[in-house]
Amino acid sequence: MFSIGLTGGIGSGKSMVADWLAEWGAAVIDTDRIAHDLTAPGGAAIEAVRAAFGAQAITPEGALDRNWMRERVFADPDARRQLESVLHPLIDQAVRAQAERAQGPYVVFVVPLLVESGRWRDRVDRICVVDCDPETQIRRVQARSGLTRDTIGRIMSAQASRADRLAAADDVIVNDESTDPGALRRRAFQQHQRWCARAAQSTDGHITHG
Ligand SMILES: CC(C)(COP(=O)(O)OP(=O)(O)OC[C@H]1O[C@@H](n2cnc3c(N)ncnc32)[C@H](O)[C@@H]1O)[C@@H](O)C(=O)NCCC(=O)NCCS
Ligand SMILES: Nc1ncnc2c1ncn2[C@@H]1O[C@H](COP(=O)(O)OP(=O)(O)OP(=O)(O)O)[C@@H](O)[C@H]1O
Repeated sequence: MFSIGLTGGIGSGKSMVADWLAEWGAAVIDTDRIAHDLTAPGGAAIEAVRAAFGAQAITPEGALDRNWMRERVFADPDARRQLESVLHPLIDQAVRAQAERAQGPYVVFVVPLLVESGRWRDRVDRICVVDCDPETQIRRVQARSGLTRDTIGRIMSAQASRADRLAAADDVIVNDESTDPGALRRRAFQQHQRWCARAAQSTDGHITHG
């Protein structure tokens, strides 16, 4: 199945774009959503997180304590790598299971750390970056979550730079300071139409890359 890897920094607008692509019929597999399900009460990663980080990492309801973990992992790269080594294999397993069931003109994998991981280039036909300037990312995340500028800055430091992401992109959807939601939706729809056309061509055996 023709496949897109959709990425972008924190607050860039990936989820907005992915929700529209799903509305227009694409199969969407969202690694952030999978990570949340794995770490919800009773989630498949809870016991492994408890074993790695201790009881303080788990809330009384049995979920990952996201505030505690966010403060810990974005202040300490070793702790972040430890959390990733627990979660990423489980995320990968869930992604593969969902991909087997995916239906639609094409499949979109929403992966915040796509460029950082290096493992996606060979797994998708196109890499699409939702591109946003860092100041606007910070403003949007603050408005959405109330996280401090410092915390958002630390999360962004753990991610690829804007330039590295753009260098890896086959397609770019601009969602910068001057982009309103209507403009973003129109750009996403144009991309959707191009991908539908490419998906149809690749099914006919013509192209998959380029
Ligand atoms: C640290 C955690 C508990 C903080 O939870 P929180 O609810 O604040 O954030 P959420 O999970 O909704 O992620 C929001 C955004 O943070 C960024 N982010 C998350 N994890 C990471 C990471 N390991 N490195 C860099 N950025 C990250 C991404 O842009 C992501 O879209 C959580 O992000 C987590 O479990 N991270 C590890 C899993 C992971 O790597 N997820 C991202 C890719 S699948
Ligand atoms: N062009 C825009 N105009 C106004 N608000 C926007 C725009 N794009 C995104 N937003 C808002 O910014 C926030 C971040 O967008 P979204 O959640 O889609 O980003 P994301 O890349 O999925 O973020 P994360 O990596 O944190 O999951 C949301 O509250 C969203 O409604």
